[in-house]
Amino acid sequence: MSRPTRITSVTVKDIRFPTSLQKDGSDAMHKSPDYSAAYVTLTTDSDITAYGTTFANGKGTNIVCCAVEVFEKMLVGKQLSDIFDDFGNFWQSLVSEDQIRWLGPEKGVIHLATAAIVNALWDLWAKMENKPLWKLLVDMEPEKLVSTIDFRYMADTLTKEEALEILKKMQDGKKAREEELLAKGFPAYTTSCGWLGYSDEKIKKLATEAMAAGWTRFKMKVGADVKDDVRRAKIFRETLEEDMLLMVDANQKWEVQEAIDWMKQMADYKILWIEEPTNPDDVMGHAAIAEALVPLGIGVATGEMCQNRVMFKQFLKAKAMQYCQIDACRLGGVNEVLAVILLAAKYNVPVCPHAGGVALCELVQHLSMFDFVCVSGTMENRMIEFADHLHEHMLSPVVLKGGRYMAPKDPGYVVGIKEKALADFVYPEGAEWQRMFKEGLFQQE
Ligand SMILES: C[C@H](O)[C@@H](O)[C@@H](O)[C@H](O)C(=O)O
Ligand SMILES: [Mg+2]
Repeated sequence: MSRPTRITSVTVKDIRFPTSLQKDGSDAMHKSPDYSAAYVTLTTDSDITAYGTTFANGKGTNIVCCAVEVFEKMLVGKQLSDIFDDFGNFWQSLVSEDQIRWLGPEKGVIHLATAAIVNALWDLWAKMENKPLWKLLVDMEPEKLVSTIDFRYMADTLTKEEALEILKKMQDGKKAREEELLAKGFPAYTTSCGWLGYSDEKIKKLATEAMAAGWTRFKMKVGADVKDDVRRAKIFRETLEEDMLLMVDANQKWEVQEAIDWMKQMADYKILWIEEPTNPDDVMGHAAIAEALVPLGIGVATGEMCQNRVMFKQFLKAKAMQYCQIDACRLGGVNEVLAVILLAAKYNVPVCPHAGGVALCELVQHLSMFDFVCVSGTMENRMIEFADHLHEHMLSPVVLKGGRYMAPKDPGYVVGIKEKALADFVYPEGAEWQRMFKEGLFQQE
């Protein structure tokens, strides 16, 4: 395979899956999500093609695709050495472009689009080095790793020098941890038994099957009705074995006091964390909830809608998150995720990535694996979310054994989707969408 020197094209597709039909992915705020991807393809002057996605739902995806298009001119014709020799600065130039940054900066739709592009660039880099992304990161010298990070707005919290120190300290024992990872994989929890729109029978059946497949950690959705939540938690607890973990996720449904009162009513069911109890920007609100729930042994988890490293900085400093849920597509790609992983290490908060969406599992596994080998040095208290949907469409789907992610082997930060799935689910012309419009299952927008 010849080595690429520049990017020759950037294209983006709106790929949507009809997950709302079965209420897969449903929660208190997103009652019928259609899991979707703004799917970016980068071609190069070699035979290497790279892919990147960001996660969205239904018609929101189209808007993200438009945002991706505005970056096209900044990438096509670009020498790859200009990107990868100084990735931190290139990342900064993407998020700082004069006419575009007004849309963010570094948040919302424009940051989701940044993520799709930046993820594709890391896929390209890892493919050029013929390594899965986690291994590319693990083998990178600490100086090179920190050079990919934009440290702006972090000087009061984590300097480049401190980041280097964390990485250098962890060089010891790296080899042994990599071997452990390859042998045992990384712990995971499943969300797929407890979506809000699932019936009690379905929850029981799925949890029983999941336990038989080796799962020991579970998450269920809450927030619509407290009596329902208590009943569902009871079903989980009656189904699970004594020491198995149960987490709950409210997807931002509550006021601060409401969150505290609601969780008090659920405390009997040994809940490890309450995820996104209130508005994702409410740092002080999360801190108040976290403090009030300490006596109940319930931590606060958040991050899937934490828009950038600056917000994570505040949550961590304010003790407003006990579990740091990085999202591979909400943050501006790997460069910014690295900053947050290092920040979390400084504050000694475990990183447990968010992956309830399409292609998120395929992405975040690499990030936790890097975190284990090079930053935190431990798997304790750490787990990667798993949502069991749509993996059949991926070119290189995640591999799970006994409730653990096995280290991916294919080169890249792989989110490629199979040709057939692209043809079926591209919106609105895909064959499956045309069929569903005809059958009246959906109306074309
Ligand atoms: C709409 C989505 O399925 C969300 O409910 C999902 O990402 C969730 O918050 C999660 O933590 O997996
Ligand atoms: Mg969540």
